[in-house]
Amino acid sequence: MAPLTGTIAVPGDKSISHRALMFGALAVGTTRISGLLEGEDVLRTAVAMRALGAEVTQLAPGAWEVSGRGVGGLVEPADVLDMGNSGTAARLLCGLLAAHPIFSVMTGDASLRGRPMKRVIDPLSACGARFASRAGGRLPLAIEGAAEPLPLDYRLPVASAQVKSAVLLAGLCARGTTRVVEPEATRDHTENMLRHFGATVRVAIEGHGRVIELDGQPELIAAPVVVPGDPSSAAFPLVAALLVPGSAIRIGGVGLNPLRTGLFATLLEMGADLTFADERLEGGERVGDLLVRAGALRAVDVPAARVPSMVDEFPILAVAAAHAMGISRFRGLGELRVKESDRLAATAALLTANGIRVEIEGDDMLVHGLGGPPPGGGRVVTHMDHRIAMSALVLGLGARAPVVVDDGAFIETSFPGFSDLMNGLVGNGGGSAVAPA
Ligand SMILES: O=C(O)C1=C[C@@H](OP(=O)(O)O)[C@@H](O)[C@H](O)C1
Ligand SMILES: C=C(OP(=O)(O)O)C(=O)O
Repeated sequence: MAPLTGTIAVPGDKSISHRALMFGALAVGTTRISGLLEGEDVLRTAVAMRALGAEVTQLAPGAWEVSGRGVGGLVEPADVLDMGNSGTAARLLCGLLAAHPIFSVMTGDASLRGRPMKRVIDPLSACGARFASRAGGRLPLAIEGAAEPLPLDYRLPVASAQVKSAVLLAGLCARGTTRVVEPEATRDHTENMLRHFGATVRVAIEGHGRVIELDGQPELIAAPVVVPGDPSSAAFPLVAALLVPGSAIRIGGVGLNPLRTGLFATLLEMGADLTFADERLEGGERVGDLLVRAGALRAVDVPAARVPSMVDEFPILAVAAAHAMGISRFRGLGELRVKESDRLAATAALLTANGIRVEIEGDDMLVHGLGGPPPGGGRVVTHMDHRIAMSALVLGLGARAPVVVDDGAFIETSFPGFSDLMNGLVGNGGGSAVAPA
């Protein structure tokens, strides 16, 4: 177990990257994007926006340009739109396609074809679009968009930024005010970027949640987008450095939007040596550097209300909890069952295969922390899920015996260069860290 040392930057934020391409395609003029995540999920969105008539060009690594068609100006795609592994790309795009008078068919890989789309089909049908899908609202999906979409007034039944964003994107093309009520606040990158491109958005806090109103048919004007480092990607080197004794790393330029930082708050409650430096605003989003040092962790109880602010971080939090002293409980994780894999089951299997006791009680997960390194030595089935693969590899870094994953290929969806970056941190002190299959 060689310590991790050095300073790194993680790839651009996946949520913001998808949105930057989509808003660029809807704006009048040319949008310059810097720091775009060039992971497979986002590249699928780039290809889809081209198929819908926008000009999307890579100028240099991370530097992209989108010449948009104006709100309501997307054209009918000539072929099926394949959104690969990406739930965000698929669901946000449904919002756009439903509100243009065009016919389209969308599909994805085996993981995405298994994920529920009814959550966007239901509200978007009310704007006048027609959908035909496989049983249970699964992809492939055929969409006949509305010629004159109606503005929606929708209360989200699940806390989902993807559903909220799909409704708001459809609302761009509708005459009148679109209203979304979310019982729990979820990431607000869509609202921020709508404003950044010139739309009028009103947000009122209501209990734990928010009421969002968007005035329809605005003229969106191209605006530069600076994409911060993805906090959900930073989570992996961060937890690795906390767990491997002697580690001390700095992760520069990480997005610190308060609706994304639940993991950082949780790790601090566990006693993590994590501090923030050089906090600043970049392109309307809070950004800062993370300073991380290894140290002992204690168990934690994560309330359900915190889930939306760290919904993708539970597999890697479970790895941290495996090292912590005591039994951790994570509450209200039902949504994890419909991610790239059933992440409740996959996370439990990942820990169990490596000698850590886990219990699932309803929608809660309990991790029996060992107060030190777990045995490891397991072979982890990743189920086409990048976050399960990276969590397993980080577990292996801090375990007594190496961990093997069946398939590392899906890491490319969100974190290109993951192995090189992790091996570089270990290589600073000699040695090698992760080698996905
Ligand atoms: O809006 C987004 O960019 C995302 C929202 C979340 O999904 P849900 O909306 O399904 O919670 C998250 O899991 C996903 O990685 C990205
Ligand atoms: C859930 C995720 O992404 P998506 O829903 O876009 O596939 C994720 O990246 O963890």
